[in-house]
Amino acid sequence: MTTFVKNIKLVKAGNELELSSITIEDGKIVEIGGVEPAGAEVIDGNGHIVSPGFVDVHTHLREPGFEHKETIATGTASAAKGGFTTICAMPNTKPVPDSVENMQLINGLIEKSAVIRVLPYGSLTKDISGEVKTDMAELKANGAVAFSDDGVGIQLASTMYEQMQQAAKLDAVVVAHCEDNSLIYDGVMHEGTRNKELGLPGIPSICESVQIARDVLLAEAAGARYHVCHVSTKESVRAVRDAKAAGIKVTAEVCPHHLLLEEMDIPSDDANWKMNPPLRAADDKDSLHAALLDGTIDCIATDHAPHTVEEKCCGMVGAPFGIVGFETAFPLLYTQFVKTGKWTLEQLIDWMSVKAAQIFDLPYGTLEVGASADFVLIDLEAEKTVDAEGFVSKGRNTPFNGWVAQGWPVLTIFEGKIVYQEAQ
Ligand SMILES: NC(=O)N[C@@H](CC(=O)O)C(=O)O
Ligand SMILES: [Zn+2]
Repeated sequence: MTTFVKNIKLVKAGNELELSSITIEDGKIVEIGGVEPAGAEVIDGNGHIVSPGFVDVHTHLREPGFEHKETIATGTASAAKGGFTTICAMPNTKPVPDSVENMQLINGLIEKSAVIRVLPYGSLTKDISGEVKTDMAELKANGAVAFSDDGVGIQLASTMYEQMQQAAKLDAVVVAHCEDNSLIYDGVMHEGTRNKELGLPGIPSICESVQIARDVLLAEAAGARYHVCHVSTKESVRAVRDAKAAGIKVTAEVCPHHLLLEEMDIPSDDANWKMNPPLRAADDKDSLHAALLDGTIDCIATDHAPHTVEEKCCGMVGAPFGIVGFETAFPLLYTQFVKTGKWTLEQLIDWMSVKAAQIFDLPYGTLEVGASADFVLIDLEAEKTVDAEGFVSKGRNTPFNGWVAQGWPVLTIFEGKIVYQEAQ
């Protein structure tokens, strides 16, 4: 079975585009820029750009255990609509992937329902409770892409250190949600200016940064590869930058919302603006931008975190942390930062695909002969308004409802098959 995708534009250095085509056979790219093979099924790309399918290393699919928020079917369909073809699923499910049995259960659910590639994390501790360490070797042998207790920080340095030692032996990456529980102070948003105006308890920046500072030293001592989730503060950026300069094997991600928004944008006590880590100050946001551009931060990850309308209905206190991200990530970043000339199109695509894949040595996120045929066609001209009611995700929890953006995925191909196509 041969498919020929014609009339598409490759993104070259900077913002340069080159008219091209992709030939697919048995789910793999066999030629780029060739002529139409006889008897091929033809897809007309209508002159849209083609990007490698996006790779998201931080996502919450909620199944098993929280199917009222999202399922593997709805979450992966939402991701496909956003142009993602490979996503890593965080372990805060019920059960947690902390044993061979649970890992296999989750693998079976992915096999049954996912429309794109889902790579599950194994947890660092049993039930992500920070107490009993998991056997990382057996989780890795059963498909764990890397290890994390995302949703909570690992409080004890010894637990983190010992799991980093295991990870170093396995050449696995430890992926950390950095949050010191003694510094949360029941906060629901950033401890700064806006929380005082709204009369809401704040989470200080040190809640995140002190744990990153601890962990990079532990990673150095253990010789482990260490990846920091959703970096949000300027002090965190400094800790990662200094660690990289010292030769420590650290990588980091930033979320679209921390690049697009800051505490002063929060309009009211509305839980669609509540996420962890919270929206920080303007100078924090500026430091995240600088860190992406100088390579301190390696990639962009959505932290897609769906919750129900009921859970998010009634103010910040009491609502769970988290916002959805798959369906808005590319258009918002493209519109706000590429169209304005701050970033090139090539940079944005790299941060959302190959740079993310490289953290875990994944052979995805590039358009190359021999690679899995995972790519997305994007209409850079189409302008649409973000409408949470129209999301494929079960989640409606976004602060971006009503934003106008350009650059919408129109066709997503995974392993040579169409997994999302814009309604005509
Ligand atoms: N980011 C969030 O605000 N929430 C995430 C957990 C997490 O990624 O830390 C969730 O699972 O809801
Ligand atoms: Zn987290």
